[in-house]
Amino acid sequence: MAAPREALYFPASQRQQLDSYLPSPSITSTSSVSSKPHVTLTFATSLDSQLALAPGVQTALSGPESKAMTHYLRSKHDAILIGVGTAIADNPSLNCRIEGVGGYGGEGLYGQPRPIVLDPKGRWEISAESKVVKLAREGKGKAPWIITKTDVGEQKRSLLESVGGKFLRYGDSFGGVEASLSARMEWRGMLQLLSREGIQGVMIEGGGVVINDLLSADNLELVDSVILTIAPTWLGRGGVQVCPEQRQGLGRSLPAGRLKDVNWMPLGEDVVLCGRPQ
Ligand SMILES: NC(=O)C1=CN([C@@H]2O[C@H](COP(=O)(O)OP(=O)(O)OC[C@H]3O[C@@H](n4cnc5c(N)ncnc54)[C@H](OP(=O)(O)O)[C@@H]3O)[C@@H](O)[C@H]2O)C=CC1
Ligand SMILES: Nc1nc(O)c(N)c(N[C@@H]2O[C@H](COP(=O)(O)O)[C@@H](O)[C@H]2O)n1
Repeated sequence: MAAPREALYFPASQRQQLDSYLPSPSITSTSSVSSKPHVTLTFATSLDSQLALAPGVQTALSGPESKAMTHYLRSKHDAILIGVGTAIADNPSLNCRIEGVGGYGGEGLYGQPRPIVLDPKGRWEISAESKVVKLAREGKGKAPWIITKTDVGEQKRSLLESVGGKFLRYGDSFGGVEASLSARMEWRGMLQLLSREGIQGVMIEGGGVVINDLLSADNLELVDSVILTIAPTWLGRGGVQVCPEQRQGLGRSLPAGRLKDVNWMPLGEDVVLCGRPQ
């Protein structure tokens, strides 16, 4: 099957620099269920550490080379996870468009990740016009899973199920009664839920609330790798900023976190930073 013209290409020499930060192929082929998947946190920021010009505004930061890199990462994970703020703002495709994956020159849905949206209150009005739904119908991406705490209603459920997606109910078993009353979901519980659903590697793309939460003192240990694209642009004040809370220790403020095993990789006009949280 020939790859369509819009397929992206990412060279083998650059792939090698990323592979040690990705879920190991031996993990993805084993049938054992571990307590959590490999978590890769990956996003693009401006020089002033912002994801977008304003909340709810989609902002292209990655150049063509780093965009192809992101699609290579997508091909190496079982799933891509985003918050509902991003689903509403971007109407994203969340598929993989690298040459050779299913729908882009490859067979079936080979290499396509599962899109997962974190939507505790059922705010995302997913419809037949949503890009993820259209791509699933066209055989160019997997249908989404939506993690929720609410009853979503029959209309959304049947639409999602008609393309092979589903709702995953985050329930009392992940945090008890108190957790079930608030919209917040604990990351450890969510990752356990994904692991039980067979997800062994997940890339978490954003947006701001999700990233800052994962970079917080409580959650950083759950992140295995960070792969960050930095674009040579200042977006200016007022955007969606990546800036986690400082840690507190012995009555003073401490840095929020730091990466080890760092690799900097220029890609076109951008630079890609890979590392593991210390
Ligand atoms: N440059 C880049 O790489 C990227 C940029 N973006 C941009 O980011 C922006 C969106 O970011 P933002 O507005 O911060 O929204 P998010 O995508 O981070 O979604 C936030 C919402 O997700 C739900 N959520 C997040 N964490 C949890 C949790 N632990 N438990 C329960 N619910 C949770 C909440 O929904 P609720 O409020 O319903 O409780 C929360 O308000 C957009 O402009 C988008 O374009 C997004 C991804 C990547
Ligand atoms: N890597 C990267 N660079 C940017 O400049 C971005 N704006 C994003 N955004 C993320 O990618 C999703 C859009 O993906 P599709 O092309 O629609 O598949 C968007 O929802 C963000 O998660 N990422």
